[in-house]
Amino acid sequence: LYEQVDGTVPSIDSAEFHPLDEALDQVELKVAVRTLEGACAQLCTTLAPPGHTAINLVQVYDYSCVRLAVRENITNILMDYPKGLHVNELAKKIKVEPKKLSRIMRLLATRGCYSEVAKDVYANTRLSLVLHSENPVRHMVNLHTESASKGGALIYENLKEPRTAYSYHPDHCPVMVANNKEGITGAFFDWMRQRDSTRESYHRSMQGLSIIMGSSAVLTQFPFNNYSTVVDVGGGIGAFSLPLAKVHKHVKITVHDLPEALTQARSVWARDCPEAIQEHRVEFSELDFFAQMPVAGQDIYYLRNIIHDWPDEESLLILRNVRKAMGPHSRVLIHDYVVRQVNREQAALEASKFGATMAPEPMLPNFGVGNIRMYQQDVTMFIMHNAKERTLPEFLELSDAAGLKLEKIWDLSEACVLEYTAA
Ligand SMILES: C[S@@+](CC[C@H](N)C(=O)[O-])C[C@H]1O[C@@H](n2cnc3c(N)ncnc32)[C@H](O)[C@@H]1O
Repeated sequence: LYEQVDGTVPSIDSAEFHPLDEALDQVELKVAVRTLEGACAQLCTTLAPPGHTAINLVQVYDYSCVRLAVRENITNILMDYPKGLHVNELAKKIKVEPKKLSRIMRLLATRGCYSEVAKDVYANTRLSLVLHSENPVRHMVNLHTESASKGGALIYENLKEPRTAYSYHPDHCPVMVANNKEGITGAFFDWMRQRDSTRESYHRSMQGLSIIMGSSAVLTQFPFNNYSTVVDVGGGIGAFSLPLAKVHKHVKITVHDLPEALTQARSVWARDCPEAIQEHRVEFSELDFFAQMPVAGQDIYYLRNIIHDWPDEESLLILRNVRKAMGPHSRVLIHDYVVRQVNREQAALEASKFGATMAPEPMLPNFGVGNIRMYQQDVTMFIMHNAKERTLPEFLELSDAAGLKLEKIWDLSEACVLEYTAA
């Protein structure tokens, strides 16, 4: 696939992106990589002594090392030194002790994030480039290193403390319990909305998540040509709808979100897609999706990474409000992970029910680590919102209760798009 695009295959120390890294539709690549990642990890777990693998699961500091790199803009600094910068010089620039820094850079370079081009001299790689301040993925990295990590450390306590153990209230998620200790209360979105820099980075991180998940594939896989109006419910700054406006110029778009998100959205669109504003192809319209219904009678109501942010009760409120807005021709698209069971019999059932692809034996049927982001993100949703990624039966329970009928599942190899009509 790499060779087909431009005749080259990236190496571990490639210092620039490959054209395929920025492709809108990565479904074919993701299908191949899912098997590659799953098979490599399973082979290692099978053949390495279990103690060795167990310690690899927990002795993980990559996280904190990447945090340093991001906070100190190491990738940006190294952009000026394509042949590399000595760690002593780098240490001076970011004001840290050089011998400690060299150990952190060595660990990161062992992962392929930065390359040691000569002894203690480091340069950027294709992997470290995503940590650049202008790269949206960096904002998702930031969300994890600065917020999710606090909650991740408290999973055990959250499951055992009487106040939180059986609660699905968004205020009781591990991140907010950690924040409570600093006097911050409410749910993650309440907290995030009130802090300008956190909110701006959060909304940019959604553009990052779209890149990570290859979500823009929906623009080529789903037949938008057949539809003329699209409502991006909880659309943020337009991680989905801005590329939609560029690719499908005939579509009229409504972006619904909270006022603070829309303020940021307007300036992002004015910079990155002014033609859509000038041609009146996009409207920004305030909406609290628990209290109000979206603009009525549109062709498509698109909810990406929305339902996964909320426990069942809140998700049902959102979907019922969307249902109220639908006309007879309207469709709802829920774009989220559809979580797979690990058990082979269950996986076979899923395969027969919704055409989910099973990995070939002896691989785990769900592709194991090849799909790890789905399972990690499920735990992230618990940590940050007391919410979850859902299995197909869980989606069906919700959508049945909201009066929606599942028509089709578009499998984009990482997440899926569930297409509904009014029941
Ligand atoms: C995980 S982001 C997804 C953004 C966008 N759909 C995407 O895929 O990039 C969740 C979005 O829900 C919005 N949101 C949260 N609470 C909301 C509410 N009560 N009403 C409307 N939007 C809300 C947030 O502002 C945020 O933009």
